[in-house]
Amino acid sequence: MTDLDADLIAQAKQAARIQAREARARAHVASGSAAATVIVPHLLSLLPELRPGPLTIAGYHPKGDEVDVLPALSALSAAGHATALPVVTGRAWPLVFRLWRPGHPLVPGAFRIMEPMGDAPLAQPDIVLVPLLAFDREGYRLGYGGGFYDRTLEVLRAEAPTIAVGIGYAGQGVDKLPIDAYDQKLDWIVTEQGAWRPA
Ligand SMILES: Nc1nc2c(c(=O)[nH]1)N(C=O)[C@@H](CNc1ccc(C(=O)N[C@@H](CCC(=O)O)C(=O)O)cc1)CN2
Ligand SMILES: Nc1ncnc2c1ncn2[C@@H]1O[C@H](COP(=O)(O)OP(=O)(O)OP(=O)(O)O)[C@@H](O)[C@H]1O
Repeated sequence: MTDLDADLIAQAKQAARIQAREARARAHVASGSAAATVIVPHLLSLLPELRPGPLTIAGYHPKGDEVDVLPALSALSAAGHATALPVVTGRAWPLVFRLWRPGHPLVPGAFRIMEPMGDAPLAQPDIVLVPLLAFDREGYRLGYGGGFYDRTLEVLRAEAPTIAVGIGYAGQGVDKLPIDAYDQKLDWIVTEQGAWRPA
């Protein structure tokens, strides 16, 4: 890939982000808090299909128009799984995950997103619930542009099989996103309409 190709992809991603933010905001307003409860059974029924036994599942602490996965983390925790949240350690560094159960204390981290306290044990998630601005038919995702989840999934997948589950509103789906060589694919996508495996 030439520098020019890379520049064109970066521009296309920026344009797609503007559209995607609007689509997500519309979906968020239309859904209210309903999506947060509706995705719980979708996720719970998906897990045994992914991997049997107790798992370590990383979620995220929702911000803005993202689908709230905290009810899902509560249900997963009650079902005997370990749950974790991401921690930003640096601008160009992969995320790390620390064990956290809903109700336990949090502290504000980078981008003012709430994170587990620094003394919470590190976790190696089997499954990562990934926030996104948009997803496409092939399972590619568009994030805020920090590259955090691409770097993180690359590291996790090099160490152990790691399943990435994109979480969003059905309205965040698009036909095809601009993609770079380092973009990590989602294995599953869960929306208020159900769990779905990209082509
Ligand atoms: N809820 C949640 N947690 C997350 C992410 C996420 O997308 N959502 N991340 C995903 O990587 C990581 C943190 N990275 C992030 C990168 C940018 C922004 C963000 O909101 N950017 C704003 C501007 C930042 C600001 O000034 O507040 C933006 O682009 O509008 C958030 C998180 C880990 N935790
Ligand atoms: N595995 C990687 N190694 C090195 N740099 C990477 C890697 N993945 C992404 N990057 C860098 O991160 C930057 C942003 O990537 P991209 O636009 O795909 O972010 P995103 O997936 O939308 O964001 P996020 O994952 O934070 O939600 C790119 O400039 C890219 O160079």
